[in-house]
Amino acid sequence: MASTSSASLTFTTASLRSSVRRTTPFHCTSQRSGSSIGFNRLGFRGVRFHCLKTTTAYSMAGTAAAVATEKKKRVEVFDTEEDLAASLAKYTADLSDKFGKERGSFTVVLSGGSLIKSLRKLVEPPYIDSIEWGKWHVFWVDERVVPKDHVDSNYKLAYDGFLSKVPILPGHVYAINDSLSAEGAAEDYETCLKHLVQSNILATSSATGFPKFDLMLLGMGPDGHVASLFPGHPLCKENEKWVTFIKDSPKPPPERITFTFPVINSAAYNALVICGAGKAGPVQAALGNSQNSNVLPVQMVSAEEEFTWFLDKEAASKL
Ligand SMILES: O=C1O[C@H](COP(=O)(O)O)[C@@H](O)[C@H](O)[C@H]1O
Repeated sequence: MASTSSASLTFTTASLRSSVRRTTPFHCTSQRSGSSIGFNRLGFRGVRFHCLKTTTAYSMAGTAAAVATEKKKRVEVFDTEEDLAASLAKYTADLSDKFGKERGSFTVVLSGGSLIKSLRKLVEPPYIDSIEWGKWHVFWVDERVVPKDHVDSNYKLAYDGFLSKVPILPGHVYAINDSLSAEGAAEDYETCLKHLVQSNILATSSATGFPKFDLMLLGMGPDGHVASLFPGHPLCKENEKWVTFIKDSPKPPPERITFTFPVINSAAYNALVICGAGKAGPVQAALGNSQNSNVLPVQMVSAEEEFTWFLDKEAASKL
């Protein structure tokens, strides 16, 4: 997968914590090839930290995160959000091509929030013309229980900033039923996903039995929440439902539906897109040296094939 990177670095999980802090040349060993690789750190622009995992990795005792087998973890840090957006567009287009060829469809899950702005380069050349938009099926990892034309709606945010500008088929855009209660909307969305599994549009993880989306494009809040899974909330431990609801979200609006961790972590590819100094703390907790024993939701994310962190240098400033 191409990127704007001028250096490609390979780390084990253990070496990542110390290595991202270094500014002088250093060495690490590729777990896959067994070969020793020397390199210089070239500054933040496009520097990539590849973190290969060959065994089941995150063992969050008592949480749903323990089910996933993550093969590869990468951390990419960009000088600017503009560079990040360019790399994210290429990454998404490459996966669209891969899954379009392999499966004939591409199941993409969106977040709300700042993520949508970072997708802006997908609606520009070359991607607007080269992506096979007809193969896209679009979902939401979480949604606020408000009308679809409400300013708080994640659907509206994505429609205005992205979906209205690309030729995705309207029948391939899976918004929540906004006439239902939070409970009803979560149940309805889960039923919709089950039908899509039956019709083979949506794959199933042979490892977990949960639906396996091709790509999830995730954001993170300054408190370390992902989707509508908030720090310390019991929903972080939900391990049976595919989609659940919350009525006491600490971030307004209070009523939302959200994918659960077993579904998030069963995705083939997860991309976590994080910008800004206000989010450096949770990034440090997840990737750096942090003494905090409370596990944040962002620390519970994994993926079946590859989990990539897209960070700007402000978000990475505490690493
Ligand atoms: O409420 C939400 O917040 C998170 C993070 O949003 P951001 O604006 O800080 O990037 C978002 O990922 C989620 O989808 C949304 O519902």
